[in-house]
Amino acid sequence: MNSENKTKIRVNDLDLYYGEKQALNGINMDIRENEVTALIGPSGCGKSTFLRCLNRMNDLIDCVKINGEIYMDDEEILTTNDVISLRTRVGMVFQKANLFPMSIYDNVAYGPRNQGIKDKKTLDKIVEESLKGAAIWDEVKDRLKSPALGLSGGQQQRVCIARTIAMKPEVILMDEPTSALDPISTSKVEELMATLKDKYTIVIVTHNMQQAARISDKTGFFLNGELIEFNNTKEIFTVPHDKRTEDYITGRFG
Ligand SMILES: Nc1ncnc2c1ncn2[C@@H]1O[C@H](COP(=O)(O)OP(=O)(O)OP(=O)(O)O)[C@@H](O)[C@H]1O
Repeated sequence: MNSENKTKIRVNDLDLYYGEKQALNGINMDIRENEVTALIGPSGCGKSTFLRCLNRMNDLIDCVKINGEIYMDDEEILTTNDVISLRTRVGMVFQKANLFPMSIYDNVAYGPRNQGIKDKKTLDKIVEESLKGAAIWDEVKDRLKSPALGLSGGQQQRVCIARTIAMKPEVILMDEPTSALDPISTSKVEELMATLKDKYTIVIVTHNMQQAARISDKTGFFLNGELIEFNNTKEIFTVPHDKRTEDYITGRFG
């Protein structure tokens, strides 16, 4: 962890309601550039809801009401009209690989093509760099035109990461990206995160506390829609300040 990293995303007093039900309550968080921030907590405590606020994915859900502010650099995210550009700057990787039924190449080139890039050489370069960045190039370079859905689950998840990188995001959100993977694929994705943070700011939701402890610089512990504790990962896992954090990480509940 580098204590001098600047704040990339600042969350001020964030509340979120699904209809009458409050799912996030007064969240304040500073997410630092080029760090991995892990969000942990029991099922239903609001981790994914919080993550989705960071690229306005909750806009797609009916009857969501949000109060508070989220700044990325100097821009307020919740009121920006340019959601498409926000989602380019803040990419997302989901729990289950969600590749399109098309070739590996076309999956990675999909976003850049949508942005109007047509030149083959430029696309070739983006595809190669993105697959290299996602540590999957060597495994797929000889079959770029093969169906992406023919890859293993772990390979598909890394192609999803490549597809996200191809959009040149600043922040990558990951919602339990390894929960459907075997231990070998999981450790490949974990190693990848350690290299990705040199270029990107990463926020990851994980149920796996060992994973949070291994890969993140900061950890936030959520409970019932509140951010109970947010601190350096090392501190959270060795000297938690709140009894509820301690109970959770020692497996006393959740
Ligand atoms: N689309 C939705 N409509 C209504 N309520 C929702 C919706 N999505 C989530 N919720 C509720 O908001 C609360 C927080 O859910 P959320 O999925 O953010 O929790 P989580 O911590 O990510 O859980 P998990 O670890 O199980 O994925 C839960 O009570 C959930 O039932």
